[in-house]
Amino acid sequence: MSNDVLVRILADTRTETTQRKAQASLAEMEKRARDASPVRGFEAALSRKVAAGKDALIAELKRKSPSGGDIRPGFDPAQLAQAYERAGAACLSVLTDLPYFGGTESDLHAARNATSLPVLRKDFIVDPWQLAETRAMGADCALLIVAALDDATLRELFDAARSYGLDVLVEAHDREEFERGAALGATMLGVNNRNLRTLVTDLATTEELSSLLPAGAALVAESGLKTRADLERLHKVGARRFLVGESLLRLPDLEAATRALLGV
Ligand SMILES: O=P(O)(O)OC[C@@H](O)[C@@H](O)c1c[nH]c2ccccc12
Repeated sequence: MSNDVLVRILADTRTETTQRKAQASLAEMEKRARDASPVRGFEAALSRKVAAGKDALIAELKRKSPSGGDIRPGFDPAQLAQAYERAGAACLSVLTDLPYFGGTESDLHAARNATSLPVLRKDFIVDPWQLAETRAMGADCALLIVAALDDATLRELFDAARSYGLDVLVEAHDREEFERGAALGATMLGVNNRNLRTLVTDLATTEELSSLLPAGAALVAESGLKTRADLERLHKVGARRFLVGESLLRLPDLEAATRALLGV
């Protein structure tokens, strides 16, 4: 087996998606997507925070990760989502990948139903069927990881996501990926400070790529953010939108930790 974590996750995701596709046709999934609870406006919620002069936090719910192992004892997605909302998070991100992150669709439902926040489904999307599924499960935004996709597939998935009414966070880790995301016309470009191949994080990644942001697009700094000082460091390169999970989830008082991170 390959040591490359992303390659392994993608291979497993393909196998698993093939199995799920056998249970519901695309037409059936699209019907469920049409019947789902209306989208809450993920990108707009972030922009409202920024327009009000605040940091826009996408607060993440994940049970475990390949880099961090089990993250929080007694993980209760509804309770944690409410703590994030009370502390002023703009949006939520919920892992739904089971083998590597311990997530499920029911975690997403629990978090979304317990709050009024828009939700990103954090998973590994390789097939347009998964985007109908993403909307059908009630999510407001999908993640597309540039490193996982060739240009034609990236385009196909981006267009499919938007056709279902989803906002899209397009994630890059290096210059080439960021430029491919920008060329797509993505309006939310994420910089993952964690290299998904080695799992090492470095905030300098956001600093380096920030200068490539096209006019009119929003930058989202992702992963490895731990302190108020980390966010302030990235303010200097214009980042005001932040995706944070592990460092908050490891602290017993999640609400206080989130307020401290946001400086409120
Ligand atoms: O827990 P952290 O280090 O705060 O990171 C959150 C989020 O950025 C991270 O979970 C993530 C970013 N992109 C991903 C892609 C797949 C899985 C996970 C991720």
